[in-house]
Amino acid sequence: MMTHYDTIVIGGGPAGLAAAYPLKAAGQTVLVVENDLWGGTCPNRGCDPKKMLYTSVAAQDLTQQMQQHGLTGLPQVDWPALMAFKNTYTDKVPNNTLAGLKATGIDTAAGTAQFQDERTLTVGTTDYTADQFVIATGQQPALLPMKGQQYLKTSNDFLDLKTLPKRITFIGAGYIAIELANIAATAGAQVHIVQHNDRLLRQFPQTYTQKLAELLTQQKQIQFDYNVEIETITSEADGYHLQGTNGYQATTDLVIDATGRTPNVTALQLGNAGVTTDRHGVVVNDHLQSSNSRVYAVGDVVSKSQPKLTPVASFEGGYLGQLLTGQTTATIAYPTIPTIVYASPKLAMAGVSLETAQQNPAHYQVTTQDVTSWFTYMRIREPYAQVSTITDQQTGLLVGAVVLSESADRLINDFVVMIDQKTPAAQISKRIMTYPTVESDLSYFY
Ligand SMILES: Cc1cc2nc3c(=O)[nH]c(=O)nc-3n(C[C@H](O)[C@H](O)[C@H](O)COP(=O)(O)OP(=O)(O)OC[C@H]3O[C@@H](n4cnc5c(N)ncnc54)[C@H](O)[C@@H]3O)c2cc1C
Ligand SMILES: NC(=O)c1ccc[n+]([C@@H]2O[C@H](COP(=O)([O-])OP(=O)(O)OC[C@H]3O[C@@H](n4cnc5c(N)ncnc54)[C@H](O)[C@@H]3O)[C@@H](O)[C@H]2O)c1
Repeated sequence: MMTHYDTIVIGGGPAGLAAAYPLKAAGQTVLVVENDLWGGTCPNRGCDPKKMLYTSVAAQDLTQQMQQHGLTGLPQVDWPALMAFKNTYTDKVPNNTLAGLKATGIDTAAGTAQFQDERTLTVGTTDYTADQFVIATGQQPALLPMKGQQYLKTSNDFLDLKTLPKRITFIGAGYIAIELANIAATAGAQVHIVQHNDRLLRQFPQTYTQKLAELLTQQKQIQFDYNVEIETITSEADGYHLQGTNGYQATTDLVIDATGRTPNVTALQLGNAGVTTDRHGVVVNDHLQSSNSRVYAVGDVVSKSQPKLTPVASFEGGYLGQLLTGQTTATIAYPTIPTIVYASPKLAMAGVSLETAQQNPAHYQVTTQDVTSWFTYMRIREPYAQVSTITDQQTGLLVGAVVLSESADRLINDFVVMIDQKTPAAQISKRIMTYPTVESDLSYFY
């Protein structure tokens, strides 16, 4: 059995896999270590299963909007059947991922990796050495330290619920809480979101998040309980009793802690390898290299300002694949990174933030349009749609955008291409796009 490798990758998620394949393709010997589900968070208990459940949301939203306008009768979500459909995909992910690695000649080890010293990693009872290591261990849900913590469930549990409880409370109002709350409410649950301050989705502009909260309350009857810290949970005959600050009391059937995620660094014993971490993860330089020059980190486990998302993790893994095989020596340069919340409607943004633009009117022009009455949006009776574009005052080029709409996923991707390719407005109006589509509207935005 081989115990020395050119590179050992710790974590078999999007980041680790994106690094492992190019390293192998360039002729390195590579070992990937995984202690749970091969494929990692995104395909097993993140983006992909979430988006499969969201399919039912999108179908129901459209049908609801078209009631009395050509459609009658609302489809009901059959939760067990929807879960079974999701499982047809997720059940195969670990084996398919493992088979893909093996087929390429990448070695694999199942177990928790732990550093003994700067060059030795133990998995189970085996010691491995390597010329370089890539830490790609991702994050896990954080659990609030409170009386009754044992009753808290996480997004992992939600994405595996056999039946949908009648009443669900989410603690936190970030990406996970909003997306899963919307799915649960659409499927028929009574949903509360309890937030310790009065802001949801703090990364997004407040005018947009307030509008989204308003729509989720109107359309999905989701109740937002702001400025409440949950302090205790007790299990009683009629459900879980929540008690919080400001005299808050509620009874519910399921409590999902969605107050953030913490980097998976503890089990690695990084102190033994001289790798520095902070509370956001492994500290790296702009070559993704840690304080130990042989150890690199990619993906969600990295302490960084970029959003912790799958395409970002894959981009970093791909960059490292090039760096560690001598195909580049450049520092990592991220393209524009779009982010999106899959709610009803979707909320997306990219590039220069609205806040930055509004604070620098000499540099940026902000154009905000209520597009609800535009053909693209009225055709499907969207309740509300709004788009902000941010252009550079000097060049007139698009540098940022925010979109609240059911088509936000498509429009933001179009904007990202325009931002990165520095496409002048005049060029957009010269293109012929299929009509009527989100893309055929592009020339009207600036
Ligand atoms: C509910 C949810 C929904 C999401 N939706 C989206 C979305 O719509 N779009 C999007 O872009 N992103 C989404 N994300 C984020 C996305 O899942 C992550 O950004 C992505 O998975 C990060 O990839 P990674 O490889 O860095 O980490 P991970 O995918 O977490 O993989 C890390 C792997 O390392 C393993 N590991 C950890 N410690 C050890 C150890 N000591 N030894 C061996 N193995 C170890 C873990 O088991 C895991 O398999 C979502 C996340 C969640 C939780
Ligand atoms: N669509 C997507 O791309 C997507 C979807 C889901 C998750 N993700 C990724 O997963 C990460 C984690 O998501 P998340 O929603 O867990 O984290 P988050 O950081 O987005 O949200 C955490 C929320 O919990 C709140 N909070 C913190 N402490 C609290 C407390 N004591 N009481 C009540 N509320 C409290 C925060 O104010 C915030 O609203 C995201 O940052 C993102 O990187 C992405």
